[in-house]
Amino acid sequence: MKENQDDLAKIIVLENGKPYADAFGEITYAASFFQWFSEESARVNGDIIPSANATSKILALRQPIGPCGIITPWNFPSAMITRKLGAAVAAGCTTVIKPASETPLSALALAHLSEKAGFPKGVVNVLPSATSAEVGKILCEHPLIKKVSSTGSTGVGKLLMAQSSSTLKKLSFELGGNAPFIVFEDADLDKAVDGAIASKFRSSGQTCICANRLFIHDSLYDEFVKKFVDKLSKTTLGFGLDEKTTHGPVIHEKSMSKVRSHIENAIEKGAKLLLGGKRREDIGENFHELTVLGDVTPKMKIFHEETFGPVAPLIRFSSDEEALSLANDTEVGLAGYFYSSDISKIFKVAENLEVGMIGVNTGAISEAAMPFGGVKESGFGREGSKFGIEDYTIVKSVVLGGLEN
Ligand SMILES: NC(=O)c1ccc[n+]([C@@H]2O[C@H](COP(=O)([O-])OP(=O)(O)OC[C@H]3O[C@@H](n4cnc5c(N)ncnc54)[C@H](O)[C@@H]3O)[C@@H](O)[C@H]2O)c1
Ligand SMILES: O=C[C@H](O)CS(=O)(=O)O
Repeated sequence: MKENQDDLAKIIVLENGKPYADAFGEITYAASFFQWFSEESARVNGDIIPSANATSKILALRQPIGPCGIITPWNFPSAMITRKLGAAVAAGCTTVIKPASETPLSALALAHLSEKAGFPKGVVNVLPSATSAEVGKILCEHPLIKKVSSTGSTGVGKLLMAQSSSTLKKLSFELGGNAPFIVFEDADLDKAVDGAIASKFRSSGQTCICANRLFIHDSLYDEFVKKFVDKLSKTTLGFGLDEKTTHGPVIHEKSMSKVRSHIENAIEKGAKLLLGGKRREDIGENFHELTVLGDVTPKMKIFHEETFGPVAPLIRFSSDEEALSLANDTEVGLAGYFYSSDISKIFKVAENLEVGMIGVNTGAISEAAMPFGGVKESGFGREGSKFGIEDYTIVKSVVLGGLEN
């Protein structure tokens, strides 16, 4: 992957639209999962457990679960595959990969490179153009497939779970988010502004862990808005291979419609447009200005639904308790972020925020070493980290009896 990073990045730009620098960074991130799990594979061990019976020994063998179905989204066409594929192969599993129909080429490039790198034929199988529903049903229902790992929307996750009940498939789901980003009264304001931009507008807001609701303490609100809007006005929307571009388009018309619906609904219900707000057909298909909405409230759709686009809704709060209650007021719980300099508050908020991953005083949390996953309707299982490989194994107990005491 490193030898072909420029080509792999250009494939991502052309099929996903993200700026080249982001695509190049995705390949580094994607390759890091092969590095991480190649190291982890040496530590997939079992246990020898003392038995209560003096003439027995208990062996706990950890074995590969078997052929795995991998279903991935379009927003990280390479990294969402390698985060699963790296763990599956390191555990000794073969794979059948169903990439998003919007971004099949990155999957095919990875399969090609895996064979060049020496993976035996048949270990990495890609179904680039099969229809999602048809393939999903087969992967969920086929007895030879022992596990399905899917990254995508919560709606599709629920469907896959239902379809898997007939074979009691082992499942891992990385699903939708609605991340709170809380700037407490004692936050470092400049760091919070930078973190909010990094988290909210990464891939033009099209990541599952993007800040989706930004809660700003009343005492900092006006200054936050000024700094936030000033910095965002220096960004450039455009074609991913243009060096000046900092942000690309949203993926398709359906995504654009959701962005437009969230903006229009919020303004209709009293939100203030503080930056952007327009579709930019002059630049090309599916380009939307980075947009900031002020005075957003729970009466608006954008508070409860994942926008998955370049819109930052700002919500005022006056007490820590209010912020935590509003942040947890959602069925999903993938990622959350908050800025505070009070260590006691950091522990209290981290323990009470209903999410699977938290950025404290940072808007960037993703790396191979971090256990990645959510709670509530954001799914279950963990990817990356020392936990990621366990999901591709089973534990078999062997009791050795009749031993001499
Ligand atoms: N938790 C995470 O790590 C993570 C990462 C990226 C995206 N997402 C979520 O995914 C959503 C956006 O991505 P998306 O539009 O690709 O999601 P999506 O759920 O529409 O599609 C995800 C994958 O599922 C496939 N799919 C769709 N219907 C299917 C079916 N009936 N059977 C089998 N497969 C099916 C798609 O082709 C794609 O490959 C957002 O909700 C985002 O939060 C989550
Ligand atoms: O969009 C979801 C991805 O999992 C985000 S990240 O690339 O892992 O940060």
